[in-house]
Parts: sequence; structure tokens; C-alpha cells
Amino acid sequence: MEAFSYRDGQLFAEGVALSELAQRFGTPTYVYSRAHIEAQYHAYADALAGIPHLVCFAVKANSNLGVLNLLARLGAGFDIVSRGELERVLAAGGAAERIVFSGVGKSREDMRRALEVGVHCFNVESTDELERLQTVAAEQGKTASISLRVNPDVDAGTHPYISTGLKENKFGIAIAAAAAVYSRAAELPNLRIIGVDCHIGSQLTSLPPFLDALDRLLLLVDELAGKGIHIQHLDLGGGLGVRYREEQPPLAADYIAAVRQRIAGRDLKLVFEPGRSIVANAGVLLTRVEYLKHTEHKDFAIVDAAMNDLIRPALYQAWMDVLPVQPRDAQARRYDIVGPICETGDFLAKERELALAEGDLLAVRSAGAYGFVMSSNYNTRGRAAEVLVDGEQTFEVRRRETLQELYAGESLLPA
Ligand SMILES: Cc1ncc(COP(=O)(O)O)c(C=O)c1O
Ligand SMILES: N[C@@H](CCCC[NH3+])C(=O)O
Repeated sequence: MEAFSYRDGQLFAEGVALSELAQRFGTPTYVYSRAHIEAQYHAYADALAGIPHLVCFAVKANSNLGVLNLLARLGAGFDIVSRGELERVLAAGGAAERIVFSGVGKSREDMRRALEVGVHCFNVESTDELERLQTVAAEQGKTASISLRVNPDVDAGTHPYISTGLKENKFGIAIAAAAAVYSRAAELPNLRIIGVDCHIGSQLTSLPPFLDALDRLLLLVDELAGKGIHIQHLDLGGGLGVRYREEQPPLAADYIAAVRQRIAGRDLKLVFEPGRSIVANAGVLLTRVEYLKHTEHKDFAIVDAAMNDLIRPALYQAWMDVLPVQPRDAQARRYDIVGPICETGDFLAKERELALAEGDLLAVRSAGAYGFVMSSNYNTRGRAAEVLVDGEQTFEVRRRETLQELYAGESLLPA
């Protein structure tokens, strides 16, 4: 479904004109569509109907409390990678028993808190983490349910920075070593083995890498059964891509249908950890043109959002679509859309044909995932507001940071 569309010559988020949101909340502002998030979540949940499953939204993609609350109300579980994310999920009304805890660097404190609240599963990424979890669980007199995150060594065919399932990546336990580590886990009295987990990368646009990884995991499940280790769930991670430009990623329904076909006849619960595919196209970053600067070589549109607000273009050379909120009937020029930050890498888009004037509003599309969550205060810029649109209604789910907040907690040296 299209959350953002033109009507009467201007761009709307569901039933609300983006120009109205800019007026009410200022710019830069992230705008999310409730209907889009719901539809994407349902695409997973509906395709999994009839078999045991858990759709754990990857909180790293968008951790706004309003967004998490919406997903919790839909019945989602959550995939977290830090204690901060854990507290966010709980504050948003998420259920601890639907949380899977991923990440290569879990601290003892992370483990203690997760055991205390009773998360569903720890996705353990190394033998040292396994031993540490045993110690922490024993100290608390608890049993930790675990999966091992297995690195199946498949090439996800995505950007090298967001590929995670190759043997040279830091993630997971090499699949060849996994059976031995499972045997060790089975000896540890405060651990309960419940699953096998993998996540091979993000923004995958074809099914074969997912299915190759699944085949390798199923071989491991069979090997473990031969050793008397019974696996109850298969966690296939996240990674399904979205359309930023011309990509044609598979639909969640088709992906899940292919997975269901391969696991037919097995007594396995399915867990997924989608992030981007739930929220990316549910969001835009709304920004205003401050200046147009024409030089001999280039035309620049200097806008009030910058790499501190949205770092994907600078960090991954990610191409993100930029739409005029109120398109003008005038001669277009080829603009680089840049921010006010003192870095040449501070751009949101390059070489876009647009007809612009100072004060115009632009919407950077597909910004609902890895947008606000990766923002920073670089150049002492306050972070953007976040607004969720639901039909004709709007909710300010995070207000803009004030300038005072930017240095609260810092102090002068003693006299
Ligand atoms: C362990 C894990 N699960 C889930 C995700 C979510 O991935 P995506 O946003 O591509 O669905 C990630 C990020 O890539 C991850 O590292
Ligand atoms: N931040 C990345 C995705 C990271 C995936 C995290 N495991 C992006 O914007 O594409």
C-alpha cells in the first residue's frame, strides 16, 4: 500500500498534508504511517497463520516508543540488541516473553536484566558468551533459553557493511563448529536449548540466499536430533529488502510460503526478525529548503536536514528518493540535496531533477528504517521530531530536542 501519495497538487501522509505537518511540527521531522506499518506486520503474521510462529520486530530499525507500542498492540514480538532496547520495548508495552536477544557483545548486566524480566530466548553468538550466560543464569538461579546464532556462510549479495552471514563477518558461530557448541550448551545446567538462529544480512532482494541458509540450518537441525538435541524453533532473522529505487524484493508472503514449503512435516516454530521491511517505506523525512546555491559546476539545495538526521546516504551511498511536497510547474534543475553540516559527505541525495525555490518542502522517502535511530547530535544539532499519522489524526511520538537538552548533563571544570 502507498502511505504517501499526491492529491490536489501536494503530498499527503495518509489523510494529512505534509505541508500541514511541517507547519505544526516544524522541520526536519520524521513522519510515519500507521496503516503502512500495520499492513507490513500483517503481511508476515498472515503468511504464518496456522503454524506456530513469532514475528519479532527488529527494534534497531525504528525504536520510537509509539511505533513499538503500535507493534506490541498488533501482537508482535521484538528482536533486541541492547539493554536500552529492552527497556524501550517494556516501556512500550511489549511482552518480555516475546523478546529474542541478539548481538555479539552482551554484557553481564544485559544478561542479568534480560533474565530478570524473562525474555523468550538469547541468540548466543560465541562459546564465550555461552559460558558467561551459564554463569550469570546460575548466579540468579534461573534457566536461560537459548538459540545459537549460526553463521551459514552464504553471500547475501547486499552491501558489504550490512552483510552478516559470511565467514569473515563477526557474527554468529561458524556452521561447521555449531554442533560441537550445541553439545557443550547441552552440558550447561542453567541453559535450555530451544532454537537455531541465523541472520545473513540486510536489504536482500532475492530469495536464494535465504533459502540456502535455511537448507544449511535444516541439516544442522537433523544432525542435532541425531545427538539427542531437540530443536523447537528456527529463527531466520530479518533481512528482507524494500524498494528504494528499482529493487524488486520478494514479498514477505512469497518468502514465507517458500520457507513453509521447505519445513513442511517438521515440528518447528518459525521466528522472524524483520526490521526494514516493516517500517522503511512507512516513513519519510520532511525537510525544508533553506537556500539554493548555484555555482559554476553544481546546483545545491541546502536543506535543514543533514547527515546527523539521516546518515544512510553518507554511510552506505544509499540512494533515497526525494519528493517535492508541493511540486511547482517550473524549469527543473539538477540539484545535490545537502545539509548544513561542515562535511563534504553531508548529502541526502545527488543529482536530482527538481524545480525548487527557497522555503520549499521535500520528503526523503523510505526513511522509516535506520533513519531517526541512527541520528546524532553532530554539529550540536538537535534531533528531529517524530510524528505518526493515522488517517486524519497525527500523534507527535517524539518532540524535537531542545537546544538546552543538547548539553544537559555536561559540566564546566571546577573553578
Ligand atoms: C540479528 C538481526 N536481526 C534482525 C535484523 C533486522 O534486519 P532487517 O532490518 O534487514 O530486516 C538485523 C539487522 O540487520 C540483525 O542484525
Ligand atoms: N543500518 C543499515 C542496516 C543495518 C542492519 C543492522 N544489522 C541500513 O541502513 O541499511
